[in-house]
Amino acid sequence: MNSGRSSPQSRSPICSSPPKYAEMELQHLERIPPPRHPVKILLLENVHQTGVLLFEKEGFQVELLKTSLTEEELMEKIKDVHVIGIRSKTKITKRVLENASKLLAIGCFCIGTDQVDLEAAERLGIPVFNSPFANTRSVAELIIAEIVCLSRKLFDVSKGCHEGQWFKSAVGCHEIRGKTLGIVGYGHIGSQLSVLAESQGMNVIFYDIIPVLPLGNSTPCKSLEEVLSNSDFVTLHVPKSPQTENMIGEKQIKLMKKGAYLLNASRGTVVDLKALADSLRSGHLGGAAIDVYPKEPKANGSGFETPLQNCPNTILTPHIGGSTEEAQQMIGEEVATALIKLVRSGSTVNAVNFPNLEVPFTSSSHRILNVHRNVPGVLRDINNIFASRDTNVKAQVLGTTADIGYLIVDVDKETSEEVKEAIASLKPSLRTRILY
Ligand SMILES: NC(=O)C1=CN([C@@H]2O[C@H](COP(=O)(O)OP(=O)(O)OC[C@H]3O[C@@H](n4cnc5c(N)ncnc54)[C@H](O)[C@@H]3O)[C@@H](O)[C@H]2O)C=CC1
Ligand SMILES: O=C(O)CCC(=O)C(=O)O
Repeated sequence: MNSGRSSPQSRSPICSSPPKYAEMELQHLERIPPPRHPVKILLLENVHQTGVLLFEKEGFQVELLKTSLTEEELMEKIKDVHVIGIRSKTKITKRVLENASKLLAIGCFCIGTDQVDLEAAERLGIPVFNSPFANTRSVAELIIAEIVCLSRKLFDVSKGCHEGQWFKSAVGCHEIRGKTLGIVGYGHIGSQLSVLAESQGMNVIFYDIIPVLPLGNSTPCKSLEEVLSNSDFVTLHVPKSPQTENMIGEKQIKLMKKGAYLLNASRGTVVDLKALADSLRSGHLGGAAIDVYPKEPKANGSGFETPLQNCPNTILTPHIGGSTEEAQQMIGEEVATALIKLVRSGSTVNAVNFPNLEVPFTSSSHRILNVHRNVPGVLRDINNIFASRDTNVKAQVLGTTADIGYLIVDVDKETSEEVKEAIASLKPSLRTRILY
């Protein structure tokens, strides 16, 4: 059910019915009894329709909003929500999580998970899921397009034509063939881009903090500085982290060749935009393409300002690196599937902040889930609760991190609310749920 506060995205012809991957992944859930209580799903930031359809097929109550919510709004709204789905804009802070007593899981319908306080979520027993590479190709293709556009000053001459000008000139315009692309962060996106760039005849060099396999003829560099000073184009594909905060500032830009170009579709915290604007206006850099900003508006209409506005040969895009129908459909499918599996079977496979567990369903068993602080004796106390009620444990799987333990237990008798309460009231217990 949609809330009526926003209309769902129009359905593209390629995603009008639940897709194959989800069908395959979810088919084994058919034998599992339905959830004991209604499941409320809150989806923000216009999460793709594929996810909505999958949740609705499960009979979950879905509320879909077009925008993100502020911390205050979220603290109120999350109180009776079982699963929340967000993209990159919604910040799920410790304060929000502390108000989320019913929350079973968080789905980031994107790659980045930096918008969620992962540690707080883990300590409160809430697994977080994402889609680690469904939009990789979309970002890589955008960067290739922008490299050509920057090299031909395409946005400036096009703007001229729109305004009745005719800037026909070859000065400062180049082919990209034979030019050097420097990739900072050679992970999923960086390495995919490397392949695409080489197929355009570019030389690729890269820098990563971990040893990675160089694809094709690409060459690893020993330092960020080496990439900066040897590239015609520098593109950033690192995660948001304390190490990457302002990793490109005045000093680093000065190391770049005169007339070189900077592209950033990673996170807005990575580049000092004031320093970048100065270098574009002074003519040291030949152009830039920026998709992400330190402060991004909640939605269109809330205003957007950056020091880069009106800088020469500068492409500004509203965080659309992963915004293609293909990527959003795959993300919707992948993340919704993971969340449904968590709700229906307790599976935490691919959670980014949690032990990854999955236990196959067996008939005539009853399942209880427990997340607890990782201290000695919890398992003994839980098993004593079952033993004292003459309940046989048919399967038991425990996964731990330094802070928490996640336990899936299948027993031979239907678990009563009283047993659940006994487990939940053990001191280290964080979250306890009877599945069926
Ligand atoms: N603009 C958009 O719409 C999108 C933006 N992104 C952003 O792109 C980032 C990268 O995505 P993926 O390639 O999938 O991530 P990834 O995790 O596969 O790769 C990131 C790479 O950066 C490296 N790295 C980390 N810190 C570094 C440092 N200080 N210097 C050099 N290398 C460093 C890592 O070792 C890793 O190899 C994401 O974290 C996300 O923030 C992702 C998708 C869409
Ligand atoms: O499409 C989005 O909302 C965010 C894309 C992104 O930045 C990511 O996947 O990390």
